[in-house]
Amino acid sequence: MTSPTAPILSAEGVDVVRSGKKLLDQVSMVVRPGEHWALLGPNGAGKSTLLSLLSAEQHPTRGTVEVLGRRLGRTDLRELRRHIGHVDPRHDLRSALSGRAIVLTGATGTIEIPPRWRPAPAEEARSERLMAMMGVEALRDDTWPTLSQGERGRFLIARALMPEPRLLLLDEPAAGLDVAAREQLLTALDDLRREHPTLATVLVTHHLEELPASTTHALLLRAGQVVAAGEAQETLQSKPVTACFDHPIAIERRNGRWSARTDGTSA
Ligand SMILES: Nc1ncnc2c1ncn2[C@@H]1O[C@H](COP(=O)(O)OP(=O)(O)OP(=O)(O)O)[C@@H](O)[C@H]1O
Repeated sequence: MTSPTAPILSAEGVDVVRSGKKLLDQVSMVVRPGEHWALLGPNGAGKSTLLSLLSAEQHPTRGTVEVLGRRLGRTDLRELRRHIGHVDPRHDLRSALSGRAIVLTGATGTIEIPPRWRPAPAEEARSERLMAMMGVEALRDDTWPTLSQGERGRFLIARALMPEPRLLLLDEPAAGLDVAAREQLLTALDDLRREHPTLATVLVTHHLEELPASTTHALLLRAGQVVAAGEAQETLQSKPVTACFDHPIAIERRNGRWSARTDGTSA
């Protein structure tokens, strides 16, 4: 077991090369318990590629990645993935499971409920608590095809939290949500982080408006390279974000939340 203060994630000098193309180029990052990272960058920057390493789905071509104290390449990725909460917008559910059943699949690490599997009372109780925390308990019997995108997202976060992960990865959780659904989701993430002070999270987004106020750190990627990485108050500033998106951008932070606009003064 790792110590409570040991890094949850660490990547050192990571390259990913696919089809002769360098998708990640000397990427390094360290995520510690209680830190909430934003992974930002334009289309094609390499965010999904980096997330696929952090979620133990791929190996780096060069460099080292340690997730929950285990080195990729020296550990069983399938087993490691069971300890990582991963909210993937491409959740491949084919059947009409209820919201409650979807959350329970977080206990089995499967997409569907395995045949003959029954949740233990503690698992039932945890799924109820998590649905309440995410504000979807009233929808527990509604089925996947009838849920809105925002409701699905909140059920998937509850599902990802079922195994009590120390690491939660969120891939564009607010994409496609209306403004009210986005705000509810971000508030739920702030509440979650407050209630689980040692949980570490990494959230991928294209939009600074989609970052919860509880974001502590950010890594800005451009063309597979790190433009800036570190505390949010230093990295989520106009200069590094302008360099990252190759466009003059003025960043504002109000009541903890960020917004981005074209910087007319630098034109
Ligand atoms: N298997 C592969 N072989 C070759 N190129 C790939 C492969 N997978 C991804 N790429 C390329 O790598 C680059 C980074 O892709 P990635 O999906 O990580 O970017 P991203 O930052 O998540 O982009 P987006 O914001 O558009 O989702 C893109 O140019 C993509 O086309």
